[in-house]
Amino acid sequence: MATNAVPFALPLPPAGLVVEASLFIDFDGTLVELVERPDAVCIDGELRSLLGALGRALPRRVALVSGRSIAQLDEMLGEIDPMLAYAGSHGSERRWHDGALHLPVRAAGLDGVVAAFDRFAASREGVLVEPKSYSVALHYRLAPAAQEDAHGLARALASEHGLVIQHGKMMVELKSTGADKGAAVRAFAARPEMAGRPPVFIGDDLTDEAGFEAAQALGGAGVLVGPSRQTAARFGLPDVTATRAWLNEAIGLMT
Ligand SMILES: O=P(O)(O)OC[C@H]1O[C@H](O[C@H]2O[C@H](CO)[C@@H](O)[C@H](O)[C@H]2O)[C@H](O)[C@@H](O)[C@@H]1O
Repeated sequence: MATNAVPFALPLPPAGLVVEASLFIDFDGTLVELVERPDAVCIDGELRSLLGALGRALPRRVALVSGRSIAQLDEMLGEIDPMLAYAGSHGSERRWHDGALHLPVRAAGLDGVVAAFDRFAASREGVLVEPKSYSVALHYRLAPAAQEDAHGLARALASEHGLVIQHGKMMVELKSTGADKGAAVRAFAARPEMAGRPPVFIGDDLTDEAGFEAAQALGGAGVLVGPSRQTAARFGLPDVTATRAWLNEAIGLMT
């Protein structure tokens, strides 16, 4: 799949793109604004209503695909009716609409990484460690000067423990497997309810590029949220507010 090598303004996606689609939506930076700490994200009633309305308009054709764990998404979002499919930990773990789970093996080395990241964070004010089901993230949004050392530590630990590096916005993460969001798109898109529906993947971060590529390889489209950058996505939306408005407009076409 061709990548837009030079940053430029991507065209806005038509709202009709979603009508016949299966829909894959990233979480942080796409549905909710980025904030200084991972635990400070604001989940509002409007978001829950939007997700419920999407689930009704596109029955069994909506999945949240996040770098967060499914457990974190459950804790933050609570019950969404109708239930959506979730892929967590960058596509490593998946839960279909009926609750059926796909869980990978958790790498034993992650515990050593949590300890090493904790030691690093203790010596750098503002650096935060976020342990997750199948990965551990090291955040430096509040301590940007720590970026280089954080990346160096992550590279050393990845090599020591046989883990995979996942870069993100103001953070670096080590994960158990090489699974990515593209794998989640392919697995969900093979389900009868989604099969034959062009996948539309909406996301903002580097981890979403694999989702854009998988969606487009299956005849769908990627939608990048935020400033233009080198990306595989064909369409762009400027921010979270515009993304929610676009999704609401799409729901209006279907109800
Ligand atoms: O795939 P996503 O759902 O977008 O998750 C990607 C990562 O999002 C979170 O980190 C990002 O958001 C934080 C809260 O706004 C922000 O403080 C941080 O700088 C961002 O990188 C989340 O904490 C990670 O676990 C996800 O992997």
